[in-house]
Parts: sequence; structure tokens; C-alpha cells
Amino acid sequence: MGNLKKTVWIHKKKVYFLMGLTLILGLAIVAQAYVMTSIVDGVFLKKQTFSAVIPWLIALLLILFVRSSMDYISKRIGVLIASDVKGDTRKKLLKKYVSNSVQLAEKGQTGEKVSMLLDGVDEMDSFYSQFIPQVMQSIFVPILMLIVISTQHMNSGIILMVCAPFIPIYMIVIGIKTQKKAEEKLEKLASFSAKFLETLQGLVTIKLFAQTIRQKEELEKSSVSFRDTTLEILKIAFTQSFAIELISMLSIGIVALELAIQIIIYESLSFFTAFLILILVPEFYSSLKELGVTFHNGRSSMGAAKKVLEVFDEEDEPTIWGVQIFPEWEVPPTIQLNQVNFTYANTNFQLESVTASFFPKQKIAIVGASGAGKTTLLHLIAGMITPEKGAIYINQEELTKYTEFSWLKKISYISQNPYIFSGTIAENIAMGTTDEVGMEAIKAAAQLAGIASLIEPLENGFETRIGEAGRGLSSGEKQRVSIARAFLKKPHIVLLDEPTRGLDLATEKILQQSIQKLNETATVITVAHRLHTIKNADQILFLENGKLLAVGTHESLLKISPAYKELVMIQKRRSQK
Ligand SMILES: Nc1ncnc2c1ncn2[C@@H]1O[C@H](COP(=O)(O)OP(=O)(O)OP(=O)(O)O)[C@@H](O)[C@H]1O
Repeated sequence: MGNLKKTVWIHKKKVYFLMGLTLILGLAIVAQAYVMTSIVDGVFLKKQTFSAVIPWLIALLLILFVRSSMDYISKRIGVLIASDVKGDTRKKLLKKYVSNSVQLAEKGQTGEKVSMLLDGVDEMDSFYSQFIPQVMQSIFVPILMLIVISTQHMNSGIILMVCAPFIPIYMIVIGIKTQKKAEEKLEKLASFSAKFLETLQGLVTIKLFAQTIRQKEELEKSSVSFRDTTLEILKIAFTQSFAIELISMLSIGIVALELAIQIIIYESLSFFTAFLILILVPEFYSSLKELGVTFHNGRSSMGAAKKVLEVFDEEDEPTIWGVQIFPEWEVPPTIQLNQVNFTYANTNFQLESVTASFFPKQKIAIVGASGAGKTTLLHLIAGMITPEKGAIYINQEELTKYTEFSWLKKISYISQNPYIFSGTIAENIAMGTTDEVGMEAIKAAAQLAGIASLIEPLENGFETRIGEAGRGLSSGEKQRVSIARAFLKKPHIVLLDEPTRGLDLATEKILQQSIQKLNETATVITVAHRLHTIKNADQILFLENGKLLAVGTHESLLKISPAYKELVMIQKRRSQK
């Protein structure tokens, strides 16, 4: 609740304005009751003519106009606060997801995050747009009514003071239950969305492993569980409306009885006062009853807000980048890893004290068994994750002194499965650089990546749509699009995560030639499995279980590291098969 209050107090001015409006609204309600009583008293008891009550009727119209205007404006302000808070929250969530994208992508499911960003934030709406304005109305208006009623007739005031507290007490008890259920509902919605998206993404795997029926059952279970929680919340809402209605009806009945006794039996009360009170008492309860309805939505909304705000409390360690910009280099920089350590949260894996230096235009191969930490090391060099201890130096300056953007401009990262966006081939290649590039440059990059000959015969050539909205690409073709992106960018450092793994020899050869070409102007750091890539490297980093066992050339490592020799033997046997 603390964090939620803070989000409201950011809009302090609007909140004060809302308070002012509510006070005017309360006064308008009292004035309306007074004018209506005067008209009824004038016409029925004092037998006044129609023309005598015309000024009262005009006043009544004016008051009704003021009352509905105040009501409209206060709701409008609530909507404005809600839209500001939702906008800010979405921006903050996106910033968190973007600034820490690599760790967050690995943590939790994508669908869960999408659901939080869209549905979770939307659910927060009614807290600001309805609950806050209604809470103000339901505090100021009943207090004002109570003061007026008590000054007119103390007994009626006492009846209200005794009966009315049952409504907020009941709402608090129910509200706590609703909030818990609302949190549960959002969790279930997030889990359902995550499951749904995961099913869509893994549809082919699910079909191939004949898991369709099981997956369908799981989705159904998740969806039914979400439906049940939603229905439980509705059940609470209906019970709440019934109980509040009952309390207010009883209380109004008691007041009416008391007024009748005072007028008829004791003759101690005027008709004017009794009628005024009879009009004001339902208004008193109407504000409280409306709070009941919005209170229910508000608590649901608070549950959602709590879940969303919890995301901000989750600890993460995004890379803190500096403000310096890398200068233009003639040749690639020297890269030094100094005692670099890294651990993933909740795992036993640790990359321990990796120290190495990479010199301009060298070919570096990172080798080791599966799970040794090769990709992790590549991610560290790319700046996607930050060393826990130790540091990375670029031309003797710590990498994190520079801006992330200026570092990303210097490198190209080619992963095992590069992402192809929905769009044309040309657009996909062009995203390799942030500069404006023409079709000629795109074609030249495709030529160097060895993919131009595949694209040109297509009916629409470079304008052929690929990705989700168009035709698919093979792994080798995707790799080549990715390498074309690198040629367009002209980076000083190329990071490759086993780009030729699983490709046929002909495609591998084309890719090797392209990488060789990139190496003419850039340092190439490759996570390598193929003996060919390993043998040709100027420097090999041999990792085992997160430890850097040895660094050197192929020949030197064969001499000094039996484990490396064993790895090479396995590779040889595999390539001979
Ligand atoms: N995001 C993550 N969160 C937690 N643990 C992770 C994460 N990514 C990788 N790991 C773990 O860290 C270890 C090293 O992973 P890494 O991907 O760096 O190995 P690798 O040598 O590249 O393996 P492979 O050759 O199979 O790709 C593994 O045990 C892996 O399970």
C-alpha cells in the first residue's frame, strides 16, 4: 500500500483539486435537499402558488447542474491520474525489462511479462480512476451530511453514527479477502498467458513429441483455474452488495421510524426538519454504498498494483554504463579480461577468474565441453552481463566507463540462432547498422556474406518478406543474414557463438570464408567446436566447469593440457565418422 500511496502523491495537485471538488459536491447535496424540502413544505403545507416556488425550482436546476458537473470533473480527474500512473508504470516496466534484458529473458516466461505489462497495468486502472475519487466522496460527503443531520436532530445523527460504521468495517474485512483473491487472479492470468505463449512458440516440438493432448489438458487446467478465481471474486462482490444494501435499508428505516415518532407522538419536530433529514439520510448511505462497489474494484486493482510494483522491487544487476564515447579506431582495440568472475543467481555454476588478452585482428577460439561457460564468457565480453568481480578493459580503459551504445556500435554478435524479424530481407540486413544505408550497401554486404546468390533469383529479390510474416529461412541462411548485418556494420570486434554448428560442409565453408573476410578488419572471438576453427585460432581459451584451464595456440595446448588433447581427440573421431 505504501508504494501505491506514493504513486498517488506524485499527483498531489490533482488530489487536492479533487478534495476541493468533493467538498463543493457535498455542499451541493445539502443545498439540493434544503431546496427540495422548501418546495415540498411551500406547496403542501404553506399552500404556496406555483409562481412562488419558481425561484426555488430554478435554484434546484442550478444545484443539480453543479452537482453533476462536480461528479463528472472528479471522475475525469481520476481517469487522468490513472492514465498518468499507467503510462509511467509501463515506461518503468519496459525500462527494467530492457536494461536487464539478458538476465530477465532467462528468468521467468515471456508471456508472464507481457501479461504483467498489459493486463497487470490495466487492472491498476480502477484504483485511480474510480476508487480514489469515490473514497474522497465517501469520506467528505457523509461527514458533511452527518454534521447537518446531527445539528438538525441529534437522535437521527446518533442512529447514523451507530449503524454506519458497520459498512466500512464489513468492507475492510471483505476487501482484504478480495485483494488476496485479486493477487491470485493476476498470478493465474500471468501463468495462463505464459503457458499459452509457450505453447504457441513450442507448437512444432509439442506436435513432434505427440504432446498435443497433454498440452491441451494443461492449458485447460490453467484456464479453468483462472475462471474459478474470477468467479470467486464476483461471488464476494455480490455478497458484499447484498450486505451493504441490508445495513443501509435497516438504518434508513430506523431513522424514519424515529422521525415519525417525534412528529406524531411527541410533536417535537417540524415537518421541514424531518423531511430534510429523510432526504439527506439516503444520500448519506448512497455515498457509502457507492464506496462499496468501487471498494471491491479498488481492492482488486490494489492486488494487481501490488504484483506490478513487486516487479520493481526484484533485485537485478544491470550493467552500469558510463558516459564516455569510444574514439574512432584505425585498428581493433586490445581487449583484456582481468580476473573476470561471474555467477548466475540460484545456480552452482561459476565462471572463475578468467584472465586473457586479445590483440587486434586476432582469431580467438573459446573451447570446452558443453556447460563449460563459453557462451557466458562471450556474453560478458559483449557487455550483456557484468562481471561480478574483475573487469574487462578496452585499450587499457575499463569497458563500463563508456556508453552501452558506443560499445554496441563497435561489436557484432552472431548467435547460434539469430533472430529474423518479420519484414523484407533488405530490412533484416539493414538492421545491422544504426546508420542510413542504401540498397547498394545492403547488396554488397549480402554478397560478402555469401547470401546474394540465394536472394537475387527470388521473385522479389531483396524485397522478399521473411520472418513471421513471410517465408522461412534455413539455419545457414539465417546465419548468413546475420553475417551480412555484420558486414554492413563494419565492427571492430566480431563475437560468434558456434555459427557453423549443425551446418553442412558447403554452407560452413561459405560462412568460414565470410568470417575470414570480417577478420581482415576485426578481432574475431568464436565459441568453437569444429577442429578447423580451433586449429586456425591465434589463441585458444580452454574452459572447463567455468575455469580457464589453459590459454595458447593449438600446438602449445596439445603439449601442456591433457584435457585439451582429449577434447581434440573426441573432435577428430567425430569428424572421421
Ligand atoms: N541464464 C542462466 N541462468 C542460470 N544458469 C545459466 C544461465 N545460462 C547458462 N547457465 C548455466 O551456466 C553454465 C554455463 O552455460 P554456458 O551457456 O555458458 O555454457 P556453454 O559452454 O556455452 O555450453 P554449450 O556448449 O552447451 O552451449 C551452464 O551450467 C548453464 O546451465
